Amino acid sequence: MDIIAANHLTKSYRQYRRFPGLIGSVRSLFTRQFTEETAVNDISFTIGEGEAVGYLGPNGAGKSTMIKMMTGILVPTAGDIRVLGAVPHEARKTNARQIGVVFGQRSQLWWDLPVTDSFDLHKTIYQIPETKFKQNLQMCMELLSIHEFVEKPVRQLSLGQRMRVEIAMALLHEPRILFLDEPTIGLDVMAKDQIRHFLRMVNRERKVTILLTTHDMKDIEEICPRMIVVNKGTLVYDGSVEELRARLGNERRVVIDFREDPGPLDMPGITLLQEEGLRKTYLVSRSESTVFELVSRIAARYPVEDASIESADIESVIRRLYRQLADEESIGRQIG
Ligand SMILES: Nc1ncnc2c1ncn2[C@@H]1O[C@H](COP(=O)(O)OP(=O)(O)OP(=O)(O)O)[C@@H](O)[C@H]1O
Repeated sequence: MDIIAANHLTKSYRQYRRFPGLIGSVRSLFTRQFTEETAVNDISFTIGEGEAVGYLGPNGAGKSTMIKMMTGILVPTAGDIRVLGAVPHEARKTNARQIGVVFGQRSQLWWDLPVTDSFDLHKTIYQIPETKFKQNLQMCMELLSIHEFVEKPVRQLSLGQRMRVEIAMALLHEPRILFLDEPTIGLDVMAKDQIRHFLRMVNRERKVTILLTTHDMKDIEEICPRMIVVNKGTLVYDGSVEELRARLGNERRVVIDFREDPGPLDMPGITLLQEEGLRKTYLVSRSESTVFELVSRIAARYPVEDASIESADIESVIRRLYRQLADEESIGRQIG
């Protein structure tokens, strides 16, 4: 069953022009000149119950705008969005009970109160029955290790601690859908791991539908079998990582240990990705030649100690997609 459906969804922001100075501000009041920016442009997709979907795109692609429309904070300019069969901005109260929301940059917690008080307030606001509340709280506290700081006021928590509390709070009323905007941004590796494992469990075992925005490909790898990629407001990809890898020509990563630094390699179809001393990682396009052939050509010309070939990780697949999009745009500009 589809529980989220976007149909030709569009959101434009109007930016009114401001004229400088005092006279200018009076002028601004009367002329009302504006420019329009389309943050979400004619996007359609459906998400079924129990799915976990990553929503990615470069900065300014329109991800937060999309989440805000799904949660009913923003009203679409055109098209249609339905969440649990309802129009989000018309059903904010009823939907709130079935939706959990975590915005990485903004808190839902009570800053001056101890964490436990925020949980209790949430219980009252959402009228969560005592036993259900206790069970859910217990589960979240344990799996997210919240016990250690549950008596502290929220303002004293580290970012990683606060984020774990935000996620726990969003789940106490047992929502069917969980929206997360950048849930792991700015966290250390351990905190990221803990949150990813937890979200994976919530999705796989509790069957909560998850939609998250992220810039971190590991979030996608560990939580989301499906990803939707947007760029400048439009949808550019909807499918699995494997399908995207296949579509982009299946690039490979080649890690080479050199005996001495070879400098830039004079070889077509190979891009330097990473350097750690004499160990260098390259991205190799398979269309240029077979990877083995290429590695042996490198070994014939440069002092190679060892080499290994890996499939392109998701990060390089996405990097390649973004590069392709940027190339298409610059070609479009030249033609236009
Ligand atoms: N309130 C607003 N008024 C005017 N323009 C806005 C507003 N909010 C967002 N925009 C513009 O809409 C576009 C999409 O913004 P949005 O925040 O949805 O992108 P994003 O994909 O979440 O970006 P990021 O990855 O940087 O968080 C941007 O160009 C942004 O400047």
